[in-house]
Amino acid sequence: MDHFEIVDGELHAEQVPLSAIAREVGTPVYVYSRATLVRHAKVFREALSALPKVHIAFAVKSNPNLAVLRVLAREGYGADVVSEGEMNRALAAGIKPEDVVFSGVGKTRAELIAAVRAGIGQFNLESEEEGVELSEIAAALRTRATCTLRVNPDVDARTHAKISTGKAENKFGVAYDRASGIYARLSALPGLEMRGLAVHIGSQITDLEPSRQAFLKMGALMNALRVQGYTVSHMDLGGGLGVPYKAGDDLPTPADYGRMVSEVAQGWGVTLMFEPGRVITGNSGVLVTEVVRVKKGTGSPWVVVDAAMNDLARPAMYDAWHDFAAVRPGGETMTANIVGPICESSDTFALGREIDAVKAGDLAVFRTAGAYGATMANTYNSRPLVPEVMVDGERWAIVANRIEPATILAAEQVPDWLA
Ligand SMILES: Cc1ncc(COP(=O)(O)O)c(C=O)c1O
Ligand SMILES: N[C@@H](CCCC[NH3+])C(=O)O
Repeated sequence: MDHFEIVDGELHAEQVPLSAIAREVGTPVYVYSRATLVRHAKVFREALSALPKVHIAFAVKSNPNLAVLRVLAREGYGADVVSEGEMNRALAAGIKPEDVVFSGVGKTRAELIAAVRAGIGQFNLESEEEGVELSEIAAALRTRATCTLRVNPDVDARTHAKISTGKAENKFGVAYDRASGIYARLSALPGLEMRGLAVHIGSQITDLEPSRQAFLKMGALMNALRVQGYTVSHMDLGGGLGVPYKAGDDLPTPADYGRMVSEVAQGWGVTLMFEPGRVITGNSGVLVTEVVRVKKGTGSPWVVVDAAMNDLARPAMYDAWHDFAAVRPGGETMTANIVGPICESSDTFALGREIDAVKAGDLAVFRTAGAYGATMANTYNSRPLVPEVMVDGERWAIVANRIEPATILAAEQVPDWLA
């Protein structure tokens, strides 16, 4: 459930008509509902309430907007970060360093130093090499870094190949068969405190079975490590739970996921950690766009909108589906191709889709755009960086400005030798 509904013939975000936002901020613009974010955060936490010890770290990459992070900080969420930039955002939003988990396959030396200095709560190590480097850094700073070892369980998440992370051929984590040897060697290092294992097999997962298989493998590894005398007090099960992108999609709910985890992790005696991203933010946001013009074609007409693949990259990158809806639907429909203005054929949101009938100047939205939307935006074709708005009941605020091409141009210079 979200808070984007038609009231008096017009799509609203909570109690705010989207046309009011478009009038003042212009389009394209991302609009987030605070109430939906809060609801999703509570539903996910509630789904895990049968588990004894739980730590939830919001996957910042899915939506790193400072106001979004603040909402989740107020819900008691920690943060899962993958760069110094994300770490600084989480801290700026008021998330305590000890509630931050630092993931990522390529943390640089500078990032490791900054994170140790900041007192980050947990490093999810993705290789033995990273562990050795972090140990040196922590020891030099006269401390110990608390870590888990991310394991690649070689399980197919059955999601899009480009967002699958738990197969042996993916770059993430250490090979399952090598994990206990690496854990043993890392446990002996002076600058590390190894406290557990981490796993994350992919994103937009729509079937619980692969996660269950992966978690069972992690449980077996945990037992083997304990038999060898090692401590495993924390198990980070990652994120990845999918969300419905199409009206009518039937997916496992957070409650289904929670039940599966409770069954698998029965008797583990660990703090279970989770890194949800999309399931919290996906349906909390829409991308509002204006129809530039409707162009006749040889087949369906081309509905050219002012949002493009630089604003919402998912359709171009993963052939992802985002529902499209008119802000003031008139009841008629049309079959159309929806495209953006960018000079690439991949700048296509939908082909031959039945949509609300629209004409030039109409406002429309792409739904389920709160996750991996604005965060993946860029300025290709010298377009502005898309702004973001948050709605809270009757009030709303710009939470990220539109960054104009002139601002980006001002950061460039022509060297003397080209004058
Ligand atoms: C390590 C890690 N944790 C958490 C997430 C969040 O995933 P999702 O947004 O699918 O919940 C990701 C992204 O897939 C990730 O790579
Ligand atoms: N960017 C991807 C998700 C990647 C998840 C990163 N671990 C998407 O839009 O679906």
